[in-house]
Amino acid sequence: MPGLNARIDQAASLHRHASAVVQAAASALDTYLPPPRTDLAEQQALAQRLRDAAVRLTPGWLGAVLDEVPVGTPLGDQRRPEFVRVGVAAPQEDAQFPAVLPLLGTGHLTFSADSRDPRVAGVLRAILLRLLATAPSGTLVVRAVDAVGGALFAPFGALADAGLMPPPVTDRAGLQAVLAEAEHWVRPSRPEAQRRPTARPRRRDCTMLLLVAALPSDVQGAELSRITALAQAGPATGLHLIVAGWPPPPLTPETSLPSAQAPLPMSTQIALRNPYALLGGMPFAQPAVGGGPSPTANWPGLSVPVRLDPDPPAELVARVCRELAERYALSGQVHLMDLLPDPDHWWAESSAAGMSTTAGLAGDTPISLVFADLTPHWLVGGRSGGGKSAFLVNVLYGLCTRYDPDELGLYLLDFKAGGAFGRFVPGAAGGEPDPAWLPHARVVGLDCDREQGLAVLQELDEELDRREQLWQELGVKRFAQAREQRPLPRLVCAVDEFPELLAGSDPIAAQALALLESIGRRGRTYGVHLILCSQTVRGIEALHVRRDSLFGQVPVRIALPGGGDVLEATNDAAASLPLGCAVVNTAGGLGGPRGAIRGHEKTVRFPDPDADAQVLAALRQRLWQARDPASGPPLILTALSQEPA
Ligand SMILES: Nc1ncnc2c1ncn2[C@@H]1O[C@H](COP(=O)(O)OP(=O)(O)OP(=O)(O)O)[C@@H](O)[C@H]1O
Repeated sequence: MPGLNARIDQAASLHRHASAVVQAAASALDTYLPPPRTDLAEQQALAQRLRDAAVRLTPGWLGAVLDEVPVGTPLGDQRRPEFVRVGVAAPQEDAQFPAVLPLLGTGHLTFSADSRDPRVAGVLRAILLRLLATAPSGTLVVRAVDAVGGALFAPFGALADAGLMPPPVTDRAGLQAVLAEAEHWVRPSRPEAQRRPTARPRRRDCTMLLLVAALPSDVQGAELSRITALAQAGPATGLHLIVAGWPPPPLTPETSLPSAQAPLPMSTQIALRNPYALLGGMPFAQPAVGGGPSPTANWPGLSVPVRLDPDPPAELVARVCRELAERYALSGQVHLMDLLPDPDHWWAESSAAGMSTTAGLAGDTPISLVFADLTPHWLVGGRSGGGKSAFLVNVLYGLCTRYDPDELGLYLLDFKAGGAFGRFVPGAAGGEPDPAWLPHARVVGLDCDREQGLAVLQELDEELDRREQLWQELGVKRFAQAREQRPLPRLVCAVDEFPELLAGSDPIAAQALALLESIGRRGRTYGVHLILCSQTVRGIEALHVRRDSLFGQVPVRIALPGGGDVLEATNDAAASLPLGCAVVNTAGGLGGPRGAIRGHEKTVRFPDPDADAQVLAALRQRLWQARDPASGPPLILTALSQEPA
């Protein structure tokens, strides 16, 4: 077989030769610099013009040399950052100019290496710092992916603590969750074909920045396609991407496909060479003027070596993040009095057509929630410590200051000790015995047991029977019509930890569910309303097959931190809510595109009512003093009160 051996040797030698050529070409490319131009004066004049343009395009933090930023430089420019500096372009040592790229409002940015290259890590932190320090407070929503451990974003930790930017996701599942959130963001509120042709695009106040410092090593073709689709749809809907390590290494047949290896649509591409970087790509295409070729159609990139900006000083990042967090906390501060009517107008409203109260503020706008025919009942979800009691107390004081006890009666049930309702019954305040109670309260269950809870629901159901009878006698169909002939209060029954009533498969659970369903179904007609609160609404045994029969009657959903399961499964609006915020949704938890203006859903800030003890004490006293002197305190139920004497 001498002929075959010779051919194998020849093939091996050819292979060695080819791989040597590839290596030589790669190192030649790395060290390749565009040849210096000879027209020096022209180059320097051009560099000066580019420096002037950079000053205009990237004022303040966007273009500053970060390790020279003076202490005390204020944050926030009250406008969206559109261009950002990424480094210094140096065609010659004496003709340098800032490398400035369009990003927000235009397109995306990719780096050929991921954040394991320290130059990429440094410039990513610099870009993020510039954008955060410039964007008006709360208008830049950042989601980060860092599959090499998340350390890159550690200096921005104060933002996570403040609820401004969640910690980065670090694996494939996290990447998928972040992509799903971004897909929500770009999804149109209704299909293009159904939109009125004249409807103008909706104004968006917020921009989402998806910053991928490093993709997970097990990333699949499906995720890469989703990133590409997001890049295509993003700029028109306020989503922008920075992806380091794009295209990813072609490790699998899927990730080797030409589509996965193509540049990201609408992106500027930064190719890492040694020691410089080169800028290419075309984030925006300018249309051709007068039939000629488009000025950007054949742009090959900037043939100038660029030195990427270094890591910003750690203390600068820490200061900016601390100030942003403080500013956010301050701008977010709401007081109980912001939710209440002017004291001259207490007890001034009629509940005949419905009852409304301010649930919180969205920006500076008070957001009202209503008990009425279309929104008869509310469901509130939130983890333990998520602020359910605080939200509930605000709502109850909001209602009780607007409507007098002839307009509104309250049944309050809590199945755990130390709940929110103790403040509504006579007791001790500040060490002194305090005889005051909330005059609207008829029954207050504190740490009550299930039998007591059931008895209260039975009483309400009987009240519904009585009202049903009355409606027949009066010949009316709705609460507002009955009110024209009879004085009658609306009744609100708030049940904290209501799954307690439905736990297990005993007769109490079955009866409680039947009663809640009955009140849920009939309450809208007869002015009896439920506020059901719980840490979770999943896994309630009694509801396994009858979930819709109860929750279908509850169009108002309020999700506090950790309470997203009161919303539709696909609605992730409550993901990463900070304490003091709630998503209020009046369409049974139905979602819609994130960031778009949704009529049926708002994120509100609400106060901790206990933050100002003096205000609270005065409020309680004033309501009590205003009661009808003939009225008595509420019936108080505790587990003890049922024990035999
Ligand atoms: N809007 C707010 N701003 C700041 N802190 C708040 C706010 N609301 C509640 N808190 C604080 O959060 C803590 C938990 O609040 P709250 O008791 O209302 O939660 P919860 O959901 O009722 O908890 P649990 O289910 O365990 O009773 C309290 O210390 C409260 O002071």
